[in-house]
Amino acid sequence: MTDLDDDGGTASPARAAIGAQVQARLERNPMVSRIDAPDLAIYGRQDFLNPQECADLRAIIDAGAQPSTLFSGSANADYRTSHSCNLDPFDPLIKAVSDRICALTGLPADHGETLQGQRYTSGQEYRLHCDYFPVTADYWPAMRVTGGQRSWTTMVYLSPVEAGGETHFPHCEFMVPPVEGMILIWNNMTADGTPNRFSLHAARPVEQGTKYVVTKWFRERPWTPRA
Ligand SMILES: O=C(O)CCC(=O)C(=O)O
Ligand SMILES: [Fe+2]
Repeated sequence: MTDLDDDGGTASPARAAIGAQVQARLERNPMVSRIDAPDLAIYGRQDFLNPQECADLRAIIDAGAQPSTLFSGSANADYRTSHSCNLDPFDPLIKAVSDRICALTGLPADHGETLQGQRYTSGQEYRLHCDYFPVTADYWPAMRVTGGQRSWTTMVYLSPVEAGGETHFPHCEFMVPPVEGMILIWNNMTADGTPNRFSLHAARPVEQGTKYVVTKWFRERPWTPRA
């Protein structure tokens, strides 16, 4: 079977290997903690970015933010009410952050999508979703040939939030409150490389304050956005 025979919705030795390699690397790192969730590989590391880096990234996001979009189009306009922007990979700070994420996870830079910045003001949210692609979606064939499934998600909180704005994993029964500078890393696949329904998550509405994050999603193969 070649990579492209895999439809993205089943077990996959290639995706299983990506999961195991990253997991082993994170577990060797004394700065990284695993969140206690039996059905999801999810890790956190405090102080991944320093306060100055967080402030600089917030300013870049403020300068570029546009209403967020969804892969599924604009039909669910209420679904993701934040503002977001793709961050310039040639900007020295953006490149440094991306490189640091790759060094932490061991994931190859060319599997990483463009770092995306996101800002949520009071009342804004990103409702329940999975970061992996549903193979029944009309956009899946295009995703399949441009890097395939999303394996790991990495996300850094760039601000504290006075109330609300937690990242909620309802099937795992926990939520993560934003802590400035902290990175959250999870595998969207199970140990055998099948999309993991326990990775379902939401950004809960911000109640007070402004939440900023940067997110980088990694594909199972090199990401070739224009292929
Ligand atoms: O902002 C968050 O807490 C989650 C964001 C998210 O799920 C995403 O960007 O895919
Ligand atoms: Fe997400």
